[in-house]
Amino acid sequence: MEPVKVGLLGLGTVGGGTLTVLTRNANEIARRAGRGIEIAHAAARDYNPASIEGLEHVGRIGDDAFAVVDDPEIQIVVELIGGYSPARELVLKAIANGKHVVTANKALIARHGNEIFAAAQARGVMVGFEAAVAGGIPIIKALREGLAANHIEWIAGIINGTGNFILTEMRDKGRDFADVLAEAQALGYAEADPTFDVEGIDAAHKLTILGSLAFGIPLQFERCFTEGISKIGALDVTYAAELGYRIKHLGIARRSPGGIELRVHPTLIPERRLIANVDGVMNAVLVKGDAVGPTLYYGAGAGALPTASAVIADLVDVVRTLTTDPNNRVPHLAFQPDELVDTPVLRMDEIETAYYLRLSALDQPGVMARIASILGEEGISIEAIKQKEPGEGETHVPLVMLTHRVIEGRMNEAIARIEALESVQGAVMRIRMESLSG
Ligand SMILES: NC(=O)C1=CN([C@@H]2O[C@H](COP(=O)(O)OP(=O)(O)OC[C@H]3O[C@@H](n4cnc5c(N)ncnc54)[C@H](O)[C@@H]3O)[C@@H](O)[C@H]2O)C=CC1
Ligand SMILES: N[C@@H](CC=O)C(=O)O
Ligand code: NA
Repeated sequence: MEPVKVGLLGLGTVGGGTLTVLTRNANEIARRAGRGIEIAHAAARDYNPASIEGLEHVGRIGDDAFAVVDDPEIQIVVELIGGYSPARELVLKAIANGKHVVTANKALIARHGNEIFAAAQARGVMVGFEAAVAGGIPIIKALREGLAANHIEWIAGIINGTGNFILTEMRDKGRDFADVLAEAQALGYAEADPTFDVEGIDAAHKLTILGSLAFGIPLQFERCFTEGISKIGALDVTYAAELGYRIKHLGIARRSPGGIELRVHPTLIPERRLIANVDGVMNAVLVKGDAVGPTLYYGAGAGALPTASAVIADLVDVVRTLTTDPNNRVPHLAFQPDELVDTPVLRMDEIETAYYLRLSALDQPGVMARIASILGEEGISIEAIKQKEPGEGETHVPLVMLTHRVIEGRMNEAIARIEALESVQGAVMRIRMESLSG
């Protein structure tokens, strides 16, 4: 059988990696797919020919991405340029032209996925996006197919490789934030705008996608609570370790009585949990299903070849099912499109969690009791408290507390009252805590 003709948009980290893996494993990939996969037409604004293995097998290379999506010879378009625009226009044009699409672009899917999937459904084509969440880990396949029997209760994941790499290097080697970020960029892990990694936007894109796959709700990126890692200091990492915890940047999607939680923030987790020991660029996603119990998926969350692994898995899926009746294909968001529900996504102040609090308080009798009584009045019970030694000649001491679970709105009230005390200096540092058990 003739090879399938594929168009490739973007020849950067992931585009280059995709060509490399398609070249190295061409034979095995064809044996799995049932026919060869040929990159017949590629487009990139710029690329480094010397760094890409397999470039010689590409039929035609230009710089006009629209020429690829309009090329009548192309059956599948692989979008690896990133960003919202022109990626959205290119993908919609490819679909309108009757081509299947594979993309690694989580920003695009989280923001425009509802529109893209509806267009694909109407035109009878597939959109694969395995590489968009947790790089090489086949988490989308796991949720959509492997766990299809389950009522999913919650998901908690380390889903940004750059952020995890930064936190790990800072903790283990005492390296400077900016220095580690520069290395992540050089390794091709970071987004074009690295604030997407550091401020949690990339993780929120991915969590939005996971939440829809798990709970059968439309994609709602704008409702995902997002807090990054830029405020985490060495002090908090040390205090958390003394208390038996690690700080990880987690994306959490959970069913709770009032609705769905979708939140990305630094989180204290017990150090004995497997996920607490996922370091560097590695990602991990814990999924709790009612039938299967907790399951954990681990692997490289970024980088050329691991991400290419997911892109090509989607290509193989599309090639295998090219002739399938569109109504009998696996639905894009795991649930049939007319079976999505409008369960509300909760605001952060409606969500219940436990907390680590760190503040700087005057080293005088009665101060601690006053803080404890404010927490008590707000219905917040303290699980542990640690007062550190004051530095030489210092009037204030660091105070660290772990609390039981409470609605965030109550914690906001308590923190405002504590910060208003004359005996408390500066802002209260708050990091949310999760036990991730059961
Ligand atoms: N780098 C990684 O480890 C991972 C990246 N991704 C996603 O994969 C996508 C690609 O990321 P990278 O390969 O890292 O980006 P990159 O910046 O290394 O490469 C982008 C490529 O697209 C080309 N390009 C950009 N705009 C273009 C346009 N308008 N027309 C034609 N070519 C254009 C660039 O010239 C370059 O060749 C992004 O959506 C990213 O979020 C997903 C998982 C992991
Ligand atoms: N910038 C992202 C790339 C993969 O999705 C990350 O660091 O995880
Ligand atoms: Na993946």
